[in-house]
Parts: sequence; structure tokens; C-alpha cells
Amino acid sequence: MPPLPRPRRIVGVSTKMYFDLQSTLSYVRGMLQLDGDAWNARIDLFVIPDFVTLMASAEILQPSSIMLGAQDIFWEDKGAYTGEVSPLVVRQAGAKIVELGHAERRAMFGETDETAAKKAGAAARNGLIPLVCIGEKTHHSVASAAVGAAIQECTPQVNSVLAAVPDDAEVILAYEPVWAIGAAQPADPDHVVNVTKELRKLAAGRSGVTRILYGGSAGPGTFAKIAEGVDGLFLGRFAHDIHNLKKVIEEVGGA
Ligand SMILES: O=C[C@H](O)COP(=O)(O)O
Repeated sequence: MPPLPRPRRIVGVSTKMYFDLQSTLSYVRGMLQLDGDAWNARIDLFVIPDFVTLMASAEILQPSSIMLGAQDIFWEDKGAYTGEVSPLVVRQAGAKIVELGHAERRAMFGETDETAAKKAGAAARNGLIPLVCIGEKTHHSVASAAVGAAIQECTPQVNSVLAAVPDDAEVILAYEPVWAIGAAQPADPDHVVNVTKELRKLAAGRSGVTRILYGGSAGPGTFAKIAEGVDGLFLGRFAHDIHNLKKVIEEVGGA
């Protein structure tokens, strides 16, 4: 059987909790300046700021095709859940994407495959695209063992999410090996390609679009080395300089 056509490429950046309020808004304004360039026709672009700047970011991005995301949601839409953020409200605030299961939330805030899956279901129910972060915690020094171990650890992470969303719902999976997040450089390209090619098979029967991104110290120069396995990049620190983001967009968009 010939390989399925690959989905449209997509690049996004999370500000995590790196910026203060004004810095976030000026970064989002900077992204707006990039809109309308030649990449527009070829790739999708998104930004995931903190919750507090979500509505102001939505207003800035309103004239553009740049998609807005939130860094988390709760799995219920309304009720006595003090401190949680409703997927319904996130959608109403202008978000199209919601990031779930990031390694930092798994390590520090008790996120599990089960909670990420429940939140993914809530996202789809509210018309949000779940962007679920998956990845193995440790890196084996022998390359072949590292690939097998990563696939084994990531498979249940992917399957639990896919089981929780309708078959035709759009899903983004961000492969982020935990050991490559916040590092000096991204994971070895062969490792990323070998793991993501296998993970793509887990979603092969779905009717909804499933895109696979790489994240973890990615920046300019990363995409070309792993394009065989992924549909784009999910960026952190190295895209917080808007000039770097522009370079990545041009690389992924093929300009
Ligand atoms: O959300 C983005 C990823 O965790 C990557 O972050 P990083 O590029 O700063 O390592």
C-alpha cells in the first residue's frame, strides 16, 4: 500500500511561564508581523501563551490565521472546580488548540495518561484541537534500545488519548522526549525519525487528521533533519526570540 499523504505542516510555540504579561503581548504582536508572509499558504502556525493573556492575545491575532492555544484545561465544562479552567471558556476566549500532558505538568502537577485523555475528550467535545505531549522519560545510550524503549513508553500515552477522542477529531501529538526538553540541543534526529514513524502507525486508521510534531530544544536547523518523521515543530525557548521563530517558519514552510 502506498504511504498516506502527509498532513499540512504546522509550527507552534509555547511561552510556558517564561514571560511577564507585557512580554507575552509584545511577542504575540511580533508573531502577527510574520503573518501574511509566503509561509501562510503552506503551513499552520500557533502560539500558546499563559491563561491570563489568552483573551488579549486572541484580540491581537484576530485579523490573522495564527491559531491560539491554551496550556491546559479541566475535563469538565462547568462546576465547583476552584482554580481550574474550563474548556468551554477557553474556546469562548478564542483558543483553537489546547496543550495537554506536557512533561512539566506530568512531573510537577500530577498529570497522567488518564487525566490527559479525559482532557483530550473534553477538548474535542468543545471544538478544541487537543495537542498532547508524549515522550519517554529516560534516554538509553544504545541507539536501537533507545528507540524500542521510547516506542514502548509512548504507545500507551498515544493510545489512551486516541481512545478518548472521536475517530474523526483532529489531534496533534507532540513527541517530546522528556530528557530533551530544556536541554542544550534537540534529540538525535535518527532517534526522532525512528520513534515518530512508529507512533504514526498508531493513528493510521483514524479518519481525523493526526499531526505529529517534535518538541524538545528545537530551533532553527532542527526540522530538515527530522522532516521524514514529523509534520512540524513544537517550540519552547529557542523560539522566544521572534527572529528564530521566523527562521523556523521559513525552514518548515520551505521558503
Ligand atoms: O513546549 C515546548 C517544549 O517543552 C520544548 O521546550 P524547549 O524547546 O524550551 O526545550
